Amino acid sequence: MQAISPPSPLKSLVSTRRRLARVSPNKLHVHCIYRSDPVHFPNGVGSNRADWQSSCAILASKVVSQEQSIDKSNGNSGDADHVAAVNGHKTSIDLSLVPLNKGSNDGNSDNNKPIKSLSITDLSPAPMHGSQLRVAYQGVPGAYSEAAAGKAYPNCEAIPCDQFEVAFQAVELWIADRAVLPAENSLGGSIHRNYDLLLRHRLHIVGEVQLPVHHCLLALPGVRKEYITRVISHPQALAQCELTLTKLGLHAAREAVDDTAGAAEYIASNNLRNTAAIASARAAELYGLQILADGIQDDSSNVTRFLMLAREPIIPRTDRPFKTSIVFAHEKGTSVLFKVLSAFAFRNINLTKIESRPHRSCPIRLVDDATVGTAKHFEYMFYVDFEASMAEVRAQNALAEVQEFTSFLRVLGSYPMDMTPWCPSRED
Ligand SMILES: O=C(O)C(=O)C[C@]1(C(=O)O)C=C[C@@H](O)C=C1
Repeated sequence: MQAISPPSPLKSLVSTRRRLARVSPNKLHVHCIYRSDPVHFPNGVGSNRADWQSSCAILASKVVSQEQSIDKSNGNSGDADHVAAVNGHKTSIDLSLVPLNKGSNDGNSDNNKPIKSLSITDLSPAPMHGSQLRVAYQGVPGAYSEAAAGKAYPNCEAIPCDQFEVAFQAVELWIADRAVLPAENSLGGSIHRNYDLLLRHRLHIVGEVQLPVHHCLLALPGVRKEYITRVISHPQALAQCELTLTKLGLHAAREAVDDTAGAAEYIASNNLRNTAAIASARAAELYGLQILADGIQDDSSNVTRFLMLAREPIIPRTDRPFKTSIVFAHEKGTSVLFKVLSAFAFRNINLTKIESRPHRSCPIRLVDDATVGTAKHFEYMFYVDFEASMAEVRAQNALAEVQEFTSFLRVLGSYPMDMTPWCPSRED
């Protein structure tokens, strides 16, 4: 699939981060904050571009002074591959929510473990600028991620970002208070990029939100299905509608763009009469497109799970269902996976997700055998979500045991599970 890029909002700050101190802050390219979604942003009116740009200039100038203190407190460049040795293990220094008591992996000693007293950094603070919570998401207004931001944080100011990484950076640089980013979809699977970015950045998962995703096929007013020669959308949306597109009899090339609503905006701003977008009904309304087909996802219960990310972790609790997300690696690769997972099985802790990604800093392990040659094993990072709170002793002990078997372990977050009533996407 060929990738095209529609006009985009908050631009990549990768190189900007270092340059911010030198470059005029109002050179940041940003879009307006739209708050016109009546469901998730009931306060209604969106700011205009000039207002937003000037407030962003102020924010960016604050970033300049906060930059140095962030760097000092991190003691590094913010690269999460930089790990410190703790207890003989390469473990991220500041991400464990509770101390792990080593040597307690007998499966019977899940009690009376010391628990770190709470400190101010355990709290997820309210925004300090006295305004609404600013929530970064990837895409443009009308994207599902914008709706997820509104579901996670009603009345928030949703800040559109052109790339996932920009949303991470917006939070790290205090341009936003939170980020809401997709992790997985019930049909399309994992959004791998965000798994990789979770490791590379130092944000904490503070919540999850599951959003039913109802896709529509959109085109310019008056365009008929027969005229469509290409369909553009986010790769996940194309995957989620693959069978239905074929059933609709569209003889159209499929092309990937950065987000669903961006695809709709691209068609409208370029007056493309041969192109359709897969996007939300709200995107149709925002960009003046007509809905050619409604509910085109291959399964009506199409749900995307989004992660809520913050600079600080939340205090894990036991009075409601919690989930904990971890990532680990081992020099002996997959051979220890069974042992690691048994730490959860022995304690009746359910796993809700397991994902493996290439181990970027050590992708291949060579095993020489004088008689038969050299085996080349791929190395992985394993991401696991389990149903327990880090405030539970059984979870602490499970992680103590996991740490015995792994060379790297990081707790990405311990956070309330989304327990909202099941509300699948509308039926056609
Ligand atoms: O493009 C959008 O509208 C998005 O919010 C992104 C995204 C994704 O990354 O999975 C979110 C939900 C849907 O699953 C399709 C696309």
